[in-house]
Amino acid sequence: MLKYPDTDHQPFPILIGDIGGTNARFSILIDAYAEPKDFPVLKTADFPNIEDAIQSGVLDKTSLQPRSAILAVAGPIAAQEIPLTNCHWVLRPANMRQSLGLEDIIVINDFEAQALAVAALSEDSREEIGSVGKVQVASRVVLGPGTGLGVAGLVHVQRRWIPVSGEGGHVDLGPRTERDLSVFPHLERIEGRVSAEQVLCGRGLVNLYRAVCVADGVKPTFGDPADITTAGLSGSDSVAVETLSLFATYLGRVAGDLALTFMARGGVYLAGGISQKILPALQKPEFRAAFEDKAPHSALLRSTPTYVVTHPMAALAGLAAYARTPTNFGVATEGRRWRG
Ligand SMILES: Nc1ncnc2c1ncn2[C@@H]1O[C@H](COP(=O)(O)OP(=O)(O)OP(=O)(O)O)[C@@H](O)[C@H]1O
Repeated sequence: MLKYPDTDHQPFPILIGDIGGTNARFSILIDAYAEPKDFPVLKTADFPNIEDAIQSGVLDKTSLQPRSAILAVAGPIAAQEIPLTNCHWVLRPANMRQSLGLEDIIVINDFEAQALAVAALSEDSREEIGSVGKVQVASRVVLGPGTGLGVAGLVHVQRRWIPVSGEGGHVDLGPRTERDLSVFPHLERIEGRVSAEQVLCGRGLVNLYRAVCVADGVKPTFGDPADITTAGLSGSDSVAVETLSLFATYLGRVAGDLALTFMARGGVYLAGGISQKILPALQKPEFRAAFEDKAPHSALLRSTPTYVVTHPMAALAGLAAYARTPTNFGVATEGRRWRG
């Protein structure tokens, strides 16, 4: 019997969880029609393990007893024990079934959840960068600068959405302009190369800022990504202003490459914590100009929309959409579903 993809409904109520490096967000979906019941965002550092976090952050606060769970985590899901990236928790779904009384647990990658969200987002949960007019229902890409650079495709085929999460944040990023050529030699590399994630994430912003400082012979004054974006957005520091402008350019360049890779006529969606915080910088011409500068396919990119995801709990919304109607999605659950 064909077991892939698995479209069986999980039994309601379903516990939905998005577990990042710093924050864990949970809600419970009572049935396929109700709005999810949300719980306060938890800090992963405050709990020794996920069972304790779910017990005191969710189960102790409601009379609802979930029968199943779908969790999105940062990190590869390849074994019975799932260590999380940038977090001390190790998920052991077989144990969680027993200790939390759950019949069925699915664990997927956090950017797959972002991709599921992008299939379901309403217009008021996103802000368009540029304006391309009418958009067709077609494959999409989600790209998220945060602690790292997450990437996932959302392939639209046979009226279903198939999330494809890889390691797209680690593609090469190369210099193109004279200015790039003066800045790139000063970027910190990973084993000799500049990957997109070396620049397009929180610590990448600092890497880029320092490289601009060295290129111009200026002493760096900022060491925190938020300080660079604050100074860049307010215009109070010229190096920070240029850093933000280059960041937008390089994000546009990578976003354009990914749009070409997935033939994402349905759009590229910028998720992750940083995109929302630098929205005004992304609305300047650099991002879209770099995105469209893809000869011989500039016309294709000019008609491809780009958005910043503004939904505060996008991954949870994506998981809820999947939990309600798994048949609309092609989510691979082999080796990632634990049930009796
Ligand atoms: N105002 C800001 N401008 C630029 N970068 C910022 C700003 N605030 C925080 N950051 C950086 O964003 C990164 C965190 O990104 P994000 O909020 O997406 O968190 P995450 O750990 O990736 O995900 P989660 O919130 O699910 O744990 C950190 O590198 C942080 O330094």
